[in-house]
Amino acid sequence: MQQERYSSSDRPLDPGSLLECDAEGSAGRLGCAAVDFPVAVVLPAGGCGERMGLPTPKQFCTILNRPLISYTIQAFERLSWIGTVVVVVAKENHDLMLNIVQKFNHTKVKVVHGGTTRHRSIFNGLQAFSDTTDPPTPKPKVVIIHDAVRPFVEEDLLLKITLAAKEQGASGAVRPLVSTVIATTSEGYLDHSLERAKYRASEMPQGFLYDIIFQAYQRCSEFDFEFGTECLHLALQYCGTNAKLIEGPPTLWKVTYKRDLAAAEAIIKETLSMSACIIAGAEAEAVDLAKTLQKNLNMMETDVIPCAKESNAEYLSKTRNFIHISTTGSNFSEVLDMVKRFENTDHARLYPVVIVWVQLNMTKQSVDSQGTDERTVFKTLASEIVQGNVLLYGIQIDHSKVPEQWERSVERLTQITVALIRDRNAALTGQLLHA
Ligand SMILES: Nc1ccn([C@@H]2O[C@H](COP(=O)(O)OP(=O)(O)OP(=O)(O)O)[C@@H](O)[C@H]2O)c(=O)n1
Ligand SMILES: O=C(CO)[C@H](O)[C@H](O)COP(=O)(O)O
Repeated sequence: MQQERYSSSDRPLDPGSLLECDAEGSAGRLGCAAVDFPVAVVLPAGGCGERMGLPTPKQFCTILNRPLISYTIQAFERLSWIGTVVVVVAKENHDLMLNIVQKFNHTKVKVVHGGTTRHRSIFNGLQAFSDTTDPPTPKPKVVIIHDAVRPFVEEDLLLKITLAAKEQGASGAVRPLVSTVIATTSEGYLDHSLERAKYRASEMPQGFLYDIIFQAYQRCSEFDFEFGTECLHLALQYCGTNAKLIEGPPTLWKVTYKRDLAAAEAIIKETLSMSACIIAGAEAEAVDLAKTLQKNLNMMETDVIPCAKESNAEYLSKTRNFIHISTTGSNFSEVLDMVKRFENTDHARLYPVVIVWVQLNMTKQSVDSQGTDERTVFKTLASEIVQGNVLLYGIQIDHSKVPEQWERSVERLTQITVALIRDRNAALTGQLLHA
């Protein structure tokens, strides 16, 4: 079932699950009902990302103005049935992590210091529940361990992992192997190869009864701490607990190389581009254009609303893409109001909001010869609000009575709009394009 959901694409199917505080969504309601015991999370983030080859450890690399680790934290924090999220970082990154927690308003995070290997970092994270800090962090029944550099983890999988961990003591996500695993001789020759279909790649998240994994770490050897890579193995070897394995989606992969950052950015952008809200005003031509655009943007789930007032708050909070159509002569104040609303509601804190201001020119004059004042206001506003993560672009379109000409313009308008929404390019804000 899990495979079917993801087979056609490498991005999460439901944008809400990636983007929103979804505690009231369907899986959210299910989660609250099914998980009636304390669950906490340990996110090891104490590595230096050698394979990435960048001076900044990969968990702190930014995607759309936000460090990767913040996406991972948010994937857990948005779920009401999850309690404390312990983030384990190297000592020298402690302040950086606290700044991230503050800037992105993470509310469930406790930061602790890591060790020289992933296993040591995880053990430090687990100890956070038994230390005597003030206020104390209550020991959970189940603890989920998840790499900080795997930002796309969905609630349905977390639920399965958590419930299986409660029943079996340990559980982990697996994926089919992409390549065959072989053993080599010390001289660099093939020793033997494994039958690919029989093996799985062990991924994250993994879930454990807290007492089991804590005990396993207390009992494991220095060799395990230094060279081990598998928490499920520790639970088996030191506590005799066989983990239940659950097939996860391809989006679970671990950001490891530079190309993975580009892939993560593409997934986030694609997911953000799945919906839009068109604000059309009351003029017949603007409403007609809005409806045509809605039809043309068939990849996106779009709502058309008359204005961005309080009564439409529900539509405005559903998406981070807005297409505001105004006819020449109508002023810019609604766009300004919308920007203020986003500031007040903090709508752009986690993801950049795109506003495409479509100026529908109903006069015979070319738009270029009109209102430099309005254009200056537009450009100034765009350069101010980009700091607050709101990206404002403008597209001018001349209304034409010649059907072919009008169709061509609307087609161009659609293409430019889609490109602006997909790219979310801060360098292009304040540009007035012509469809
Ligand atoms: N001493 C360590 C080493 C790794 N990790 C964390 O464990 C996760 C998975 O490890 P990996 O992908 O190997 O990260 P790095 O060790 O940073 O990468 P590399 O192996 O390329 O150096 C990462 O979130 C990483 O920050 C950790 O908490 N403490
Ligand atoms: O593979 C894993 C599970 O078994 C872990 O997710 C982990 O990423 C391994 O880390 P490393 O690459 O540092 O060994």
